[in-house]
Amino acid sequence: MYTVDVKTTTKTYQVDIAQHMFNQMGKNIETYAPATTYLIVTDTEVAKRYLQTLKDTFSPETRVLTFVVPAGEQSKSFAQYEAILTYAFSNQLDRASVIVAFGGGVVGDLAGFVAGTYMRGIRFVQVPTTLLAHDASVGGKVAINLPTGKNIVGVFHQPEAVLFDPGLLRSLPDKEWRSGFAEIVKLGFIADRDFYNRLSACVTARVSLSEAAQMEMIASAIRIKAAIVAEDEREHGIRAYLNFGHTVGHALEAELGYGVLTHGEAVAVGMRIALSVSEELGGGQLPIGSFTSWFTKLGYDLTLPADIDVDRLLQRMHADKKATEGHLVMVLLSAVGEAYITEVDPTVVRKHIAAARKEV
Ligand SMILES: NC(=O)c1ccc[n+]([C@@H]2O[C@H](COP(=O)([O-])OP(=O)(O)OC[C@H]3O[C@@H](n4cnc5c(N)ncnc54)[C@H](O)[C@@H]3O)[C@@H](O)[C@H]2O)c1
Ligand SMILES: O=C(O)C(=O)C[C@@H](O)[C@H](O)[C@H](O)COP(=O)(O)O
Ligand SMILES: [Zn+2]
Repeated sequence: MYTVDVKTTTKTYQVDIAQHMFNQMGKNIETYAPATTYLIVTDTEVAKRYLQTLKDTFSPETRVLTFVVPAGEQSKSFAQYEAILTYAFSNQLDRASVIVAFGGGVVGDLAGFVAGTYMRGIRFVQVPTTLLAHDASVGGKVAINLPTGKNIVGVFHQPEAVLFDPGLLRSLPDKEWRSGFAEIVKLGFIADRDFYNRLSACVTARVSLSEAAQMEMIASAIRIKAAIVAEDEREHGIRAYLNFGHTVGHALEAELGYGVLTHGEAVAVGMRIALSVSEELGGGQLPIGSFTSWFTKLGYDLTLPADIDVDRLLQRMHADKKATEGHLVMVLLSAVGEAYITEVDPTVVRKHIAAARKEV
C-alpha cells in the first residue's frame, strides 16, 4: 500500500493506493467522508462490472444512491451535469451528503464539478478506475466541456480522499491503458528525468509491468503531481507544466470530436509536437527519436490525420486557457525533467503541426 498526502491551501487529503481495497471500499469512503447519504456517480462500463459490489460494501444503514452516465468523453456535458444536479435535488441530497466519483477521468471531472457547485459545494471522494485517473483524481481540477472547448466550465474543488485500487485496472482495455500511460510519461518529461528514463527503459509493453511495478509507477506519478499541486493549487505558475502536450492535445480532441481520440492519445501527439517545438526554440537535445519509436512500439499513433485543418487547430490552440490576449502559449522543455511556459510564434508551431500530419 502507498499513501501520498496532498497538501493544498484549501484542503489536505490522502491518496491511498492499495490492492484489494475495493473489497471494503464503501466502508473506507464512510471513514474518510462520514455522511448518511452518498450519491455514487459512475458510467455504464464501470457500473456493469463493479457498481453492485461497491454498493454492497457500505454499511447497511447508509443511504446509497446511484447515477449512471453513458461511458465516454461526451458525458462531460451540460446535459449530464444538469441531470445529476436534478437527480441530487429531487432525492434530497443536502450539504452533509457526499458524492462518490467512481470511474475514470470523465466521471471524476463531471461528478467533481457537480460536487463543487451543488448547493455551492459539497464534499466528494474520488474512486478512480482507470490508469489515467492517477492524474485526473488528484489536484481538484473538475470540469465539463463546451462542444468547442475542453474543460471550459469548471472549478477547483479538492476531494476528501482518493481511494485507488489498481486491481480494478485489470479490466481496462489496452487503448485506455495507453491513454493513462501517456500522462504518466508526461510527469517524467516535466519534472523527473530519472522517472522518465526508468519508464522508457522498463515499459516495453503493458505486460512488461507486474502489478507491483504498476502500482509503484502510479504512486511515483501521483507523488510528482501532488508536489506540483501543493506548490501551486490554482495554476498561477508551475501547475501549468502539467499541461505539457495539452495545447495541441485539447485542440485535437475538440477538433476531431470528443471521444475520437482518448485524452491521453491526444496528449501523446501533443507531447511529440511540443518536443519538436522545444528543440527548435533552443531546448538542446531532447529524446524525440527514441520517444517516438518507443511510443509507436507501444501502439500509439503520434501523427495527425492527413486532412486535419491546421488553421482551425491553431485557432483552437489560441483559445486555450493558458493563452492571454490572443497569444499562443505552450509548455515546452529545456531538457527532460525541466519544463517552462512561454509564448510561442504560431509560424513555428504551424510548421511542426504540418510535419506531424500523416503522409498520404
Ligand atoms: N481533472 C484533471 O486533473 C484531469 C487530468 C487528466 C485528465 N482529465 C480528464 O479525464 C478524462 C479522461 O479520463 P479517462 O481516460 O479515465 O477516461 P474515461 O473516464 O472515459 O474512461 C475510459 C473508458 O474506460 C472505461 N473504464 C473505466 N474504468 C474501467 C475499468 N476499470 N475497466 C474497464 N473499463 C473501464 C470507461 O467506461 C470509459 O469507457 C478527460 O476528460 C480528461 O480531460 C482530467
Ligand atoms: O491538473 C492539472 O493541472 C493538469 O493540467 C492535468 C491535465 O492532465 C488535465 O488534462 C487537466 O484537466 C487539464 O487542465 P486544463 O486546465 O488545461 O483544462
Ligand atoms: Zn491531461
